[in-house]
Amino acid sequence: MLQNRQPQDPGHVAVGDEVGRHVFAPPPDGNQTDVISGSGYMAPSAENPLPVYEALGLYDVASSTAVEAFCTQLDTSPQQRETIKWYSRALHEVALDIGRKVAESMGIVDSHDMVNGWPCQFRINKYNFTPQTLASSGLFIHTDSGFLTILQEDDTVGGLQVMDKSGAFLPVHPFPGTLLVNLGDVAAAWSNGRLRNVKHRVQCNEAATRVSIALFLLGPKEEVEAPAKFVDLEHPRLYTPFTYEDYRKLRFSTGLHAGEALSLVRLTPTSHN
Ligand SMILES: O=C(O)CCC(=O)C(=O)O
Ligand SMILES: [Fe+2]
Repeated sequence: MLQNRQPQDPGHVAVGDEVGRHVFAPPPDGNQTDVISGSGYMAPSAENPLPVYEALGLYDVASSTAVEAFCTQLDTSPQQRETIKWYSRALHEVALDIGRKVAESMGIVDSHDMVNGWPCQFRINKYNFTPQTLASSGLFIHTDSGFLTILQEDDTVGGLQVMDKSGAFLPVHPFPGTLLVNLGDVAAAWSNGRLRNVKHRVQCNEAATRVSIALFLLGPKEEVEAPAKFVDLEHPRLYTPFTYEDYRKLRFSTGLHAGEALSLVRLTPTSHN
């Protein structure tokens, strides 16, 4: 699902929220607030697979304390702080709105209530690409673990690639003034396999610093379970109900970051993930 995109661009893309080893840098006052694994500062690490990627994230964007702590970690000016607060609030609303519209489009009548209170993670990604990293992968292949992601790509430095049905990678070229919306593993499970979690990665195309901003609408605080509407004789329930937190831990503990962990919560033996 794409907003204001060129028609030849790929359909929907998933953006992950746990892309390596996270190192938590407490804010200068020593208070570590609202941090779950997958947020905080993530230092460059050989796991990614080049040590060029670093990120700063926060959980949950609805918490003003967490947003303030995030700005403090970035050492922002008062004006930058206001911009980040405004941007994260606005993007949060857009994410909830798109989540509702996805549910509505699939015939869910109480879509308004459905996404209320779903936690959102916010993250700034930075890729320190150099001439030596050209043609290598800056961020390994993964899916998002959550329901949907809104991604603001770098306006000039490309590199995002999504995998199509045949397993080929397609570039997603920068398109200033647009946001990219992707679906993750929770969307695939919640929809009983109707929505797809798309694999993607970031390649180094040029020796330049690349920045992207992601907002992840993670999923319900209670269990992720396909509504009865999506289950019938022809479409038996595919996944056992699970909490997002448990699923996230499963991805971390198994190292399965490209949607394969869904097969571990699958009820039926065959898997397309
Ligand atoms: O930087 C990008 O374009 C993609 C980032 C991404 O996939 C992520 O944050 O999970
Ligand atoms: Fe991603």
